[in-house]
Amino acid sequence: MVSRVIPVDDFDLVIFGGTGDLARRKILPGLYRRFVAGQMPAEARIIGAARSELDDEGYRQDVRDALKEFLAKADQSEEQIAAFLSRLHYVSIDARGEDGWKELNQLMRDGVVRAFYFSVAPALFGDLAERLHHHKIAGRDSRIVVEKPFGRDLESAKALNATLAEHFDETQIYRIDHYLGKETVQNLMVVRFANVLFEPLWNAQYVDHIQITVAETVGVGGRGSYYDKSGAMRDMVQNHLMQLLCLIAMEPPSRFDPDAVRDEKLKVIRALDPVDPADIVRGQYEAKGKANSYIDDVENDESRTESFIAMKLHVSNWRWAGTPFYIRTGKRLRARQSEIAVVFKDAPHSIFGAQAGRHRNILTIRLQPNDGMKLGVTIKEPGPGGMRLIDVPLDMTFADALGSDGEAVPEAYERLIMDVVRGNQTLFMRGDEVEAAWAWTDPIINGWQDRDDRPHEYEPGTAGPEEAAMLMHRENRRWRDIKE
Ligand SMILES: NC(=O)C1=CN([C@@H]2O[C@H](COP(=O)(O)OP(=O)(O)OC[C@H]3O[C@@H](n4cnc5c(N)ncnc54)[C@H](OP(=O)(O)O)[C@@H]3O)[C@@H](O)[C@H]2O)C=CC1
Ligand SMILES: O=C1O[C@H](COP(=O)(O)O)[C@@H](O)[C@H](O)[C@H]1O
Repeated sequence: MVSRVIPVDDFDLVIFGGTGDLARRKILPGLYRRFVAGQMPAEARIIGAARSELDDEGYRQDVRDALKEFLAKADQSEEQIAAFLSRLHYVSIDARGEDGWKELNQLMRDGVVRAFYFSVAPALFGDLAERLHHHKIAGRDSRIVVEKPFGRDLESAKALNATLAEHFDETQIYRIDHYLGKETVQNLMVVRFANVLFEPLWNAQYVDHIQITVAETVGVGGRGSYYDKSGAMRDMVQNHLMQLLCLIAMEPPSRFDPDAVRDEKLKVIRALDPVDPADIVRGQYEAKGKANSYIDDVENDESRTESFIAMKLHVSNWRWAGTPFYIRTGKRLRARQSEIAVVFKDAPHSIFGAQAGRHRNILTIRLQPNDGMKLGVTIKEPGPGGMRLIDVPLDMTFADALGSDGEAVPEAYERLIMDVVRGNQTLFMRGDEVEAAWAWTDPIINGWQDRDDRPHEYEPGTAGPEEAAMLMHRENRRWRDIKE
């Protein structure tokens, strides 16, 4: 099935930090794929900006290298790459200096969408906003795209919101959470609100508990110094897992429109209870007797930062009262596996007697890999052996179901950047949402810092520390397997 590509309006996109890791690995390959898909208008331009002294040709060469390195071989076409590179320009600018802004201003066209991607360290966001305004490059109809982390606590997030608000209206600010751009994350809303089947059961009366797992096999890579100051709570829970939780738990918005959706997500965050320390397990990977323990990766023997966290949460509202949400995420785990499992309650009465055993429906929504859904259904075991029950899966991957024959589904960054050009903020976080998430996160982090808690060790290639399994076992529940 070939999906329809609707070209966006003509645009000039400036990528501050256009030579950095994120631009080279995600943003530029994503833009190239949209170009090849025919979504970029014929005149649209991309302008890289950073301190390095490069001219257009030098930048194009750098981006060519990045495309070769980060695009799948099947996506690489010399002809298309050359055509894409011809859209690229470069201006040397120091976010904290005054040089280069005039050149940038001269490059920008009137009458097209102007978008500015802040793919630089967060400490520079304010400088960029200030200078774009001062040099009259960004006006009331421009858009800025702000990368994570958006602050490291409530105070810094509020300060950042206030700085951006000095020069930009909320409708111009696109705070990226790339999980919202993932196809299956968007599908979550469609599955819930476009099918009559699930929503009547989507509450504490029928749902025993919900599990959200984002397991990674990678370690902290070259980002050790950033990660050691953040940990899994700030790096993943405050943003990505919180967004998944919101989409699973929220009430139906009246429309699929930015504020209607974000209002409902905000209500979920505000309904989260403070978390009991006994319901939190933090872990740090420790490769016994081998190199590449967490402390080697971050070069900090004293580190108490978590590379794994599991928690039990409660959303205190009528829909979810009494239904626990278990979330976990970690690095260097057994497999890359992100999924949400809605575990339904047992049937209220079994007509098949105790020997039929315990059976539950579980709806699993897989984010990655093999995006799809699985519904566990209980049936009779075939054969003459009496009424014996077994659980079987109704399993589908979205690719198979859609007959997409390997047709590339746009990656998160591709989709989100095109939404910026279209001016659609539905899949971006609003300022109050981010602040509410930090307001919930801060006391949890302060709590373990005040108690001087140490994370539990776990062996790379496992499902995390044993204590995380206990979090479930003590309540007669178990995590779903993280499978290789
Ligand atoms: N890399 C990743 O996987 C992810 C990154 N992010 C976020 O994206 C942002 C960028 O990260 P990343 O690409 O990894 O960082 P890098 O350190 O790889 O790149 C930083 C970029 O900013 C430029 N830069 C640095 N200082 C200045 C300055 N004073 N004025 C203008 N440009 C400057 C650098 O070029 P030059 O030195 O030439 O000026 C470079 O292009 C950060 O906010 C990060 O948190 C978010 C999620 C994932
Ligand atoms: O934002 C981040 O996300 C990645 C995981 O993203 P995914 O799309 O590969 O699931 C994580 O590795 C990184 O630490 C974090 O900053």
